[in-house]
Amino acid sequence: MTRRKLIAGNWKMNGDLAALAEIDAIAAAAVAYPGVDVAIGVPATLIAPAAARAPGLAIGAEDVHSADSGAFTGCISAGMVREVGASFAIVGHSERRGGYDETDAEVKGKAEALLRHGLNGILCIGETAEQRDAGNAVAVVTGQLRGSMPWGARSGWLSIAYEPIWAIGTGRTPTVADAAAIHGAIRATLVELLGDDAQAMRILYGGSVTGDNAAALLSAGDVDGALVGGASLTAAKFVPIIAAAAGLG
Ligand SMILES: O=C(CO)COP(=O)(O)O
Repeated sequence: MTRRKLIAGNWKMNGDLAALAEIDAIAAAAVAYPGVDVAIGVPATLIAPAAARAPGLAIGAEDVHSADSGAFTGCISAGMVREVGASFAIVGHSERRGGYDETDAEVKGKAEALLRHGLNGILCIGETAEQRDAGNAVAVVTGQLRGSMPWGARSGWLSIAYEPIWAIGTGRTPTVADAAAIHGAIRATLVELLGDDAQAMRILYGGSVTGDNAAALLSAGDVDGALVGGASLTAAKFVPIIAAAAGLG
């Protein structure tokens, strides 16, 4: 099955109002690659201005709370980010799972909040270096997938992002063969969980993706796009990744 490539950025806790110029430049360049879906998750403070300036680009949140409202100081709900222009949100990033002790059940609740509010989702999973070295990468990742998969999961609104924690911000990436193997295991688990719809669901790779390695990683079997951190912060670094995806058809 042919799946359109999705190149998504994750700005993490980076970006001020001046950085919106990069959003403008990415949006302008993305027009040249109509065969690729482009999205950027930005800090909550930038969702409204970015969405207003770049209507052709999918602008999203980097996290949401599982509840719609309530006594959760400092948190933001799916409905709130939707109201100011987000069309998607990332949930379950390892920096949330690890840094804030988010469980699979909590990530599942967050993904279900996205569905309730009509947002698309990118659900992240990924193993630590220790888990990989112990030979447990597939078991860990497929376990996270089973535990976090929301009710109502469908390829139309949900994508999976495989982000090995040892590859995030390190300059290290899996080999193309390793990426294909683990993405294949994720696909097989999606088939178990979702049946026929599993073939249409996109599985992104994330972790040290750059313009130099994107074409190779994106050519691996079952790699349907990328979730990009550092290299999504500027058009100069992000656009070559979009171009690499376009080159693969
Ligand atoms: O965590 C990531 C995207 O969500 C990957 O970050 P880097 O691309 O900076 O390694």
